[in-house]
Amino acid sequence: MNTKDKIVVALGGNALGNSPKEQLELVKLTAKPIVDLIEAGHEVILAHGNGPQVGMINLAMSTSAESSSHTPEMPFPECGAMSQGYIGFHLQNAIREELLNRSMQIPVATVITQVIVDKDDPAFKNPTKPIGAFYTKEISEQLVSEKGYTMVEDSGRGFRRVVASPKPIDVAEKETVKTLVENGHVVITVGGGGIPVYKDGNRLIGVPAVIDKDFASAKIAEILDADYLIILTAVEKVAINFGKPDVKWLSQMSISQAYQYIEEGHFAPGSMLPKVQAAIQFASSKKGRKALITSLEKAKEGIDGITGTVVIAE
Ligand SMILES: Nc1ncnc2c1ncn2[C@@H]1O[C@H](COP(=O)(O)OP(=O)(O)O)[C@@H](O)[C@H]1O
Ligand SMILES: NC(=O)OP(=O)(O)O
Repeated sequence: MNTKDKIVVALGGNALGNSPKEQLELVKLTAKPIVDLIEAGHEVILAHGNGPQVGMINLAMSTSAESSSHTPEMPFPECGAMSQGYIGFHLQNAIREELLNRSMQIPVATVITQVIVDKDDPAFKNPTKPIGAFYTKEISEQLVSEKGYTMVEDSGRGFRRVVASPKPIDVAEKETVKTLVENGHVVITVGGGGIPVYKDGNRLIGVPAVIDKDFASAKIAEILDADYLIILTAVEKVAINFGKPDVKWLSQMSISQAYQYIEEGHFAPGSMLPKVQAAIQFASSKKGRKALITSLEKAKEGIDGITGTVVIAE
C-alpha cells in the first residue's frame, strides 16, 4: 500500500454485534484499526453491514404491530434508514473518541445514504439477502408458515430470512460524500448497502429490499476513485474448499482465478460470494485498484501485506 491511499473500508457483522450493548462495546475495538489507518495518513471512508440490525428492527416493528395498534408496520427502506442512524451513532462516536485519544481533531459524520437501484431488477423476484437472526430448522419452518418469510440455510450457521437484494447503480448523496472526504472528514456512508430507492422524475422512492453492503462499498469506492477496497469480516482469508478437510486459505487471487473459483462453487451465496464479486468489480474497474478481504482483528496486518486475501487485476 502507498503511504497515502484513499481506502473504502466495509465492516462486516462481527464489527457490530447483535444488540445495542454489544455494539457499543464492539465499535470501540472496531475503531482502533480504522484509526490506525487514518493515523498512517490514509483517507478512510467507512461502509458497514446491517443484516442482523435491519432484520431485528423489522421483526420488532412487525411483532409490535400485531400486539399494539400504536406501532405501525415499518417498511424495509425505513428500517434501513433506522439501522444507518443507529449504527452510525455508535460508530462515529467510537471513531471520534479514538481519534481524540490520539490527539487527532478530525471531524467524523454519518451520511444517511440512499442507493439507487433498478425497480425492475430481477432480484425483486428472487430474495437472496440473509437478514436478522439465525434460527433452527424447526423455528425456520414455523416462520415460513406463520409469517410467509422466505428462509435459507446460511453457510452452516443456521436458517435466516432472505429478502430481495437489487444491485446498486448509483449513490444519491455522492456529491455530499465527495465534498466531505475532500475536506478531510471521516465519512460513514452506504450503511447497510444504502437505503434502496428508485428514481421517479425528481423523486426518490424507497423499495422493500436490503442492498448488499459489499456491492455498495465497491460502488462508492469507484465513485470516490479510491485506491483500495478493504472488506473486513469474520475470517482472516478467503478459502477454497471452505469447511472441508482439504480447505486451502488464499493469500491472493487474480480476477480470472476468482471467476474460476466462483464457477466451481467455492463461495457461499449471501456471505463470501458477494465479497469476492465486489472485490472483482472494484479491482477490475481501473488499473492499480486493489481489494483485500480479511478479518477486523487482522486488519492492520492485512493492510501491511502480511495476511488476508488480495484480489488484483492481472
Ligand atoms: N469460501 C469461503 N471462505 C471463507 N469464508 C467463507 C467461505 N464461504 C463462506 N464463508 C463464510 O462467510 C462468512 C462471511 O460472510 P458474512 O458473515 O455474511 O459476512 P459479514 O462479515 O459481511 O457479515 C465467513 O465468516 C465464513 O463463515
Ligand atoms: N446490508 C448488508 O450487506 O448487511 P450484512 O453485511 O450485515 O449482511
